[in-house]
Amino acid sequence: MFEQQTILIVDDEWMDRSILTELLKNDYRLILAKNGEQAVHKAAKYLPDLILLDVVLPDISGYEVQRRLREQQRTRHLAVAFITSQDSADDEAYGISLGAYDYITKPFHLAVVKARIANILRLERQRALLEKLASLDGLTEVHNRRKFDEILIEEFHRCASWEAPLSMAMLDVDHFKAFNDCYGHGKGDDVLKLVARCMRVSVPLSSGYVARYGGEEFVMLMPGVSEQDSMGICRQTIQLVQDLNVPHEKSTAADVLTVSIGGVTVFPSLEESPSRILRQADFALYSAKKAGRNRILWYTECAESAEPPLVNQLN
Ligand SMILES: Nc1nc2c(ncn2[C@@H]2O[C@H](COP(=O)(O)OP(=O)(O)OP(=O)(O)O)[C@@H](O)[C@H]2O)c(=O)[nH]1
Repeated sequence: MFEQQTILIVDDEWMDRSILTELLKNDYRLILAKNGEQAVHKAAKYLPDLILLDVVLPDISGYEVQRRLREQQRTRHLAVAFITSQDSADDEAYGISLGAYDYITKPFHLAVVKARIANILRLERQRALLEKLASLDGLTEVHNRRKFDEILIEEFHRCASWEAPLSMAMLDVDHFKAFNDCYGHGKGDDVLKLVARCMRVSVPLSSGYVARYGGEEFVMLMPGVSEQDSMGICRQTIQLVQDLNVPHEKSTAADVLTVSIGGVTVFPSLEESPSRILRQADFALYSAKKAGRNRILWYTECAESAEPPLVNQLN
């Protein structure tokens, strides 16, 4: 009924890893790590449903591992239960204050450990489901605006600290009101789902995010992706939408459904807020619409051809 859940066991003691493996291997998919660095790496790679994290590790402590996981957008939500032989109330309180679900002490009482883990994983399944429902757009199943606003702030700051580029593209379906009026709202909904799918195909999960920004407007956020590569992703999106061959007899841009895209690539700074990148992408989209639709304009390109007052406001 449910997919098998995954547990990452992080312990430098061979004996403890073996005990936990024997205890859990029939019910869960298990991944093992022997030190803190491995734990951080495997957590980000496999996104386990639960990390059983030894506090004392040969390189960095379990507490430090937990801190690093919390720092990363990709891993911050992961459920952690500390396992340790440090069983003072202060240790336990500290572990829980770092956001851990539980604090399991050694030596293990196997039945208790198993019951606690089952409990955590049940809660984790419910939490993940709620989080998914709260962050997705109900129609297209890409991120919703609320989630996108959170991601944008995080990725903006992350790119600023790494001195990496951040590319953003806004996409709008061409003459969508006319499409709705001509083919009906239900067909319009179908088209929005298809357009979202084209974006999800073009923006691989590893290189960015797709969100519905409102109505028939979407946004693609591509942290660490250069201007050239992000424009390539946008070109693929435009092509995929056109290849759907959805008739749109009321469009002035083509006889099939098309989209316009406006984008920008910036190197964020820590002093700035992300509002500029939103304004610039929006301006590029507006310029793409004005230039005839069914095209991509990148902020630098369109700024060169725009009227000076508007360019000055945005620079
Ligand atoms: N079917 C459907 N239509 C929607 C949804 N959300 C917004 N719309 C419609 O999207 C249309 C947007 O129209 P406009 O903003 O005028 O833009 P447009 O007709 O696409 O024109 P251009 O953007 O200039 O090409 C409106 O008619 C909205 O009713 C939705 O969830 N489903």
